[in-house]
Amino acid sequence: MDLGNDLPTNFTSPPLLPGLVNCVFDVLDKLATPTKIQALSLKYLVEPWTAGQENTPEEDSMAVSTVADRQPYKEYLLASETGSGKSIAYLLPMLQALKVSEVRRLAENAATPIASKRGLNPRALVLAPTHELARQLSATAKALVHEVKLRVLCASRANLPTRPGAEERAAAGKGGRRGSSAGRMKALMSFADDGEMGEFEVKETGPGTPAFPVDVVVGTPMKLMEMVRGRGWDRDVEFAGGPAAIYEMEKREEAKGDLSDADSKDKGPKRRRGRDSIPGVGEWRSSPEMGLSQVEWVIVDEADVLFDSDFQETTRMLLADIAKARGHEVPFITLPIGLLAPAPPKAEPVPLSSRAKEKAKTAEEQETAIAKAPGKAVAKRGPSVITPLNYPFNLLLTSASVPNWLSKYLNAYHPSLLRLVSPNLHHLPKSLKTEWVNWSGGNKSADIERRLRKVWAADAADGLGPGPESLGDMSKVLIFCNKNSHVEDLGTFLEEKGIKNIPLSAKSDTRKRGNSKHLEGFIRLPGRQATEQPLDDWSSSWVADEDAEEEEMLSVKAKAKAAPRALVPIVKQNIEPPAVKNDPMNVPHVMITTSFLSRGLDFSPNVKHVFIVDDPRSMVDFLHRAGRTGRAGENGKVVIFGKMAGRGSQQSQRIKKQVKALVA
Ligand SMILES: Nc1ncnc2c1ncn2[C@@H]1O[C@H](COP(=O)(O)OP(=O)(O)OP(=O)(O)O)[C@@H](O)[C@H]1O
Repeated sequence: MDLGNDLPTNFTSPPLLPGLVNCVFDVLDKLATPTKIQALSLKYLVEPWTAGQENTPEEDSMAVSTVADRQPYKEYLLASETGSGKSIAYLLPMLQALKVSEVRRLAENAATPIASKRGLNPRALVLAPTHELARQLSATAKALVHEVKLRVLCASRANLPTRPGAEERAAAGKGGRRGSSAGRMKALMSFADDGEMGEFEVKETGPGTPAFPVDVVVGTPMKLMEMVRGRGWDRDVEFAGGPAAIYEMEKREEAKGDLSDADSKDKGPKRRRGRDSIPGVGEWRSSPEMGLSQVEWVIVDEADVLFDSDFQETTRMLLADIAKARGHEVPFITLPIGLLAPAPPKAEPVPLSSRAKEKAKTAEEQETAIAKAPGKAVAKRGPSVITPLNYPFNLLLTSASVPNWLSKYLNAYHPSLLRLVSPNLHHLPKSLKTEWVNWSGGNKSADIERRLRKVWAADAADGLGPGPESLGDMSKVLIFCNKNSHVEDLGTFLEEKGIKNIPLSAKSDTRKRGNSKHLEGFIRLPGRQATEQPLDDWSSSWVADEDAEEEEMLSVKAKAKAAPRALVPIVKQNIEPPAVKNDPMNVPHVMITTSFLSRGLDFSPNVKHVFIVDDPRSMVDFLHRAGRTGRAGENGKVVIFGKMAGRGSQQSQRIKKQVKALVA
């Protein structure tokens, strides 16, 4: 069946609620039209709203059924190239369905407002692999709900201590749960007191304190699991094997060395260091902070990452927990070997030619390989008969890459899943150009510096730059390396040459979990004036939109600090004169990083160049790195450094051919 016929060419109401359409135009542009993946979503995913539905919910309430007797929930895959607008493509149907169902349920139970009943029991979860992406997605969702008044929360590791303080441990007692003995803990959100965007914060409150209502929670699977089961839940898993298991785990992590992006993603179970790994101390657990019984929608963004060998256990455990909380238990199963993602590459990048060999391996060989692989102590065979997983909620997976193993997994466990795929999937966006820099084999950093200066020379020729007559901003450049050590070395080299830069590896001290300031100036913020807006303002727009009832629930301290409505949006004055701001020698115009920033993040249109200076580990890795520019139809260029001639050039030649095949 061709799903691509007669697709909508505009965002209109209906099928979308008028408030959603208005916000789409605010976020994008009044003239914006749906991208291909958004058109598919509008046609097949959006539960149409009909005029009057919002105003006369009583009529609709007649048709409402309970969770138990609803039609089976839907399962979808949205797959399209990088920068093609997947976030809005999945947020719109989800937000619309939440609003419509809220209106219907309100009518059903008009006496009790749904918000006060719900507490911290969201109706939708959005999962993302990094806290940076979670923040950006929640900011986009917040920008879409100003008029329909849904509540979106970003839950990141941010404001919570990573280890309990002495008092908490004493209160908890050995192996105890803090909640029971240290008084009742209720979860409240503090939106303004940390200047960040809706961070989750646990506060001690008296009995009867109203819980804050929330519709959508966005976060990493690990953070959400901590909120659901209580922080420290994964230590049961770690300690099940005793000290020997901890020792083995430490060794495995060390073996990954600095090539690994191990700390970049909030996956779990996590290795605990120092005192935290001492049995006894490590038994500390906090109380659960979030219920799952109301969850109607789960979005798995970057699905091939969240189902890969690092994340899949936590992701699937969370899905199983939601099912259980909703009264339809779906067992957490061991996956058969053929449906597991291959283990990530180890010490050195795997030459691309070996991928073919890898593919040719029989299932038997793969099993042996996995059994021997570090990090996989036991290779278990899954059930021989596969029973589809019918989760009692709508499940929407999305990605710009759908590898074979994921496709097989979905065929086996989600046979009724509707796949909405853009024709350009697994290709570079059409607006993205490629360029090859022939690395001489000498000082690569010097080659990179030369190419950077060429970028700005071209800008200057176009009238862009720091001068008073400037027609616009200088380009920003995102550089991808494979190793954290290379990130640091290149950063130092460029700094010495007078080029300001931000070296950001997964383990950088500057990568704060509590905010996204380390990305300031490089990522795009939702809204028309977004690129000019400082990051701090992400939260303020949301504070402004809370109902009076919700404001009541902010602590006195938070309220005192909250911006009065009249002042929002807060636009901070940029104290740097334009000449300085625009000068790559004064303000960083270069960010150097590894693949951990290659997933999902929507970089500013000022990032017109991505430099890939080390051989990409795979073509999937390449697609995601390159796709940080040339987004939403903007022009972009990916510059690939490789040894193109002479000895040792075979690898780069091979990559060049493979990249050519990705050009649409
Ligand atoms: N219909 C549209 N018209 C113009 N711009 C759009 C449209 N839809 C989305 N955009 C913009 O395109 C950019 C990329 O969107 P988004 O981040 O959702 O892409 P994506 O497909 O999820 O990319 P990735 O695979 O890298 O995660 C955003 O800045 C977004 O505001």
